[in-house]
Amino acid sequence: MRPELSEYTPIYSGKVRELYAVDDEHLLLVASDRISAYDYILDTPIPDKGRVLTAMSVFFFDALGVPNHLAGPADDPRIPEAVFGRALITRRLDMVPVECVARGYLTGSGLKEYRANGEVCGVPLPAGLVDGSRIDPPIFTPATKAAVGDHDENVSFERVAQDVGLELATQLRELTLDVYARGADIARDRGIILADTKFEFGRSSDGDLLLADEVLTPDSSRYWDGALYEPGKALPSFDKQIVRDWLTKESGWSTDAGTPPPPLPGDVVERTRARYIEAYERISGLSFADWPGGAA
Ligand SMILES: C[C@H](c1ccccc1)n1cc(-c2ncnc(N)c2C#N)cn1
Repeated sequence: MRPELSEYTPIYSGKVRELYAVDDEHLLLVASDRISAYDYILDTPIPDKGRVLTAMSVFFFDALGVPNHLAGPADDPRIPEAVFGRALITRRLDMVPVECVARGYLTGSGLKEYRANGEVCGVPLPAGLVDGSRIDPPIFTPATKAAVGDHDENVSFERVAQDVGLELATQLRELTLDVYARGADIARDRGIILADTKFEFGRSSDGDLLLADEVLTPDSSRYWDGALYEPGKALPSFDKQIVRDWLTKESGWSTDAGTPPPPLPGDVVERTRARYIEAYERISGLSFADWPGGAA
């Protein structure tokens, strides 16, 4: 008999995820089916998105072989039925207040900074780069955690060193770039580009620095279809482009409408669900049908 979710204490509710306290040492990390686009949480959920992203985190935690916060399997008996398949039991850590971002390609906020001053987070880049240019070797571009609803602020390595100390800042940079490289290699071998990603780390009670949060999911990363990749061409998001295109090209809504996006039609929902499953199955080589919590 699984516990009820109401037996656990809610401690964080984000745009698409929640965090609960299970006991003094353990948390329940829950991924919802909610999807965000253009800084809005859309009214229409994507069925199984939470389960697919949970499956991706578990695949990468296992494949990367990096010490992490997982404290039980996907079917851990402490996971309530209501969130079974889209929740994980983790160790409660002392989180490091740094968004540890690695970029192997120039786009998004990194591109904006580069265009303004030729560098990203204090890291100078070669002249002449465009949207989607490869950054080789990949760079560590940390950010400070923003308040709910705000965007994270890109900061320099030196600022991280001031905040958490040079030794830990150096460890974070090395771990971030190492784990990004491993994830990018796995994805590349399956024809998918991992353009950038965000990690979070925390310290365990015995002082170990562990990889935490979600890992290399489409919500914490930019994934592109390798078959479509061309530097300088606006790069479609592997998982969100279907939603973005319908919203901006077919629904009549626009990003400067000042109003929330409309509900998604069924075919956009189903095609987006299929894209998440495709990303998981291609990258992991596993069948999503085997992941816990599916329709009986
Ligand atoms: C923002 C993020 C979050 C993730 C998932 C859902 C809602 C929020 N978060 C994670 C922790 C956290 N704290 C202590 N130990 C941990 N192992 C973790 C993790 N992961 C605190 N915040």
